[in-house]
Amino acid sequence: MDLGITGTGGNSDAQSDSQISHLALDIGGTLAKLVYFSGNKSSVKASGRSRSILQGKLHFSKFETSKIDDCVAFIKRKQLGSHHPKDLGNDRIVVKATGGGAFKFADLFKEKLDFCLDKEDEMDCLVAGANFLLKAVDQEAFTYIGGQKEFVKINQDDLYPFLLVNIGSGVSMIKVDGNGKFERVSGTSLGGGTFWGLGKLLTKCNSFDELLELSHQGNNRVVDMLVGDIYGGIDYSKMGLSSTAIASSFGKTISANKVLENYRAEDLARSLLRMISNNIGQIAYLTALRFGLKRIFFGGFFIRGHAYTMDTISVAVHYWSKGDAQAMFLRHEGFLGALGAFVNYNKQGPDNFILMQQVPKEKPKSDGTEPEGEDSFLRCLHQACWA
Ligand SMILES: Nc1ncnc2c1ncn2[C@@H]1O[C@H](COP(=O)(O)OP(=O)(O)O)[C@@H](O)[C@H]1O
Ligand SMILES: CC(C)(COP(=O)(O)O)[C@@H](O)C(=O)NCCC(=O)O
Repeated sequence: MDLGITGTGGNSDAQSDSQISHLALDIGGTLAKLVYFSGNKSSVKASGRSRSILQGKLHFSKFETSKIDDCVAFIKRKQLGSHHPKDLGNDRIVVKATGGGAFKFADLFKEKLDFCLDKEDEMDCLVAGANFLLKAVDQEAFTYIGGQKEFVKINQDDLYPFLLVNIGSGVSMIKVDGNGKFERVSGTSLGGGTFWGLGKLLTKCNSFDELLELSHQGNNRVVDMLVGDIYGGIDYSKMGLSSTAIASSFGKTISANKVLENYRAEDLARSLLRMISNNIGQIAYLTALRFGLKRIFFGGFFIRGHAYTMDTISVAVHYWSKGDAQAMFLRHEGFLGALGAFVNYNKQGPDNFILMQQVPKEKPKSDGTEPEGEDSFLRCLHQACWA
């Protein structure tokens, strides 16, 4: 992600650049996400007063949590966090980290990198990350309906409340009422881990992206039992159920005289993706209904900017809400927690980070999906600390 940058404005006079890098981590059940800043710190004089300015790039990278050693090697190679303050008690580099892995791997980071992980609550970070993106990054949220991506203009005065649905390994649903004001109101264990895990078992594919690619080419009707299969090809019109509606996900696999090997991996992947996405869309809508929320933002790496996933979720929300609620997606979907941990450095006083004045430039890929999240970046500017 490459977002343009605007200047500091006014008659300013920059002095003494020094290299700086900062890092925050979100280590989840499946993926470890890194957000790191690299750039220069300089002192600027404007109108007789001086201030510190950070200018550079905010990078986004991810690693499989099961390969955490790769993540550690990456941090070491890039010398990330080397400019962080040290813990006074043990002289270790303090790095903000969230997700279960901040607990699970605390000792590993201590031993291999001499890091002291400063643990931030996962939900707190998801909310901080989403709030930050919705406020600071233009063209962050979008709807995806009928193959059409449309960016949503966020009205800062009318942003809350909303439902944040984070689809990671599992799914968390959070009612957000403002900055730091939220409640985790629901969740489901049928999430991204379920799709990836069952998909791997059923199709024997080797990567998540391969599973998505398979689903792209599949036909779920071979696997799912449709209303028409039950009603002899006609709609169940009295209940408003069309013959093509899925009556039972994977329901056809019980009646056919077939074993797993007789099914195409593509069809199984498609059916699985629809089952998981539909289910999350429906639970999200029901949760939104419970709290009278109209806007639902979806994040988490399960979405992966994948057209069919977003379309299925959007249709589910639209269908169940009868058009009353709207599904929206975030471009930095998988990095909400890591970004939230990163912006939480801001709580710590003058040497802090605020990202601002960003102008998007990047175009989505021709098939409408987002480019790889790996090593994408935002250009950013931070102005702080009047001296
Ligand atoms: N490269 C990938 N490897 C594994 N899972 C991926 C990948 N890309 C997307 N996913 C999906 O994203 C999910 C993890 O999302 P994420 O938001 O990182 O959650 P967590 O914090 O639990 O790791 C996986 O369960 C899978 O559905
Ligand atoms: C436990 C978790 C918050 C961990 O977050 P994750 O690593 O999946 O992003 C999440 O998996 C979850 O909300 N699971 C659903 C638990 C439930 O509400 O039943």
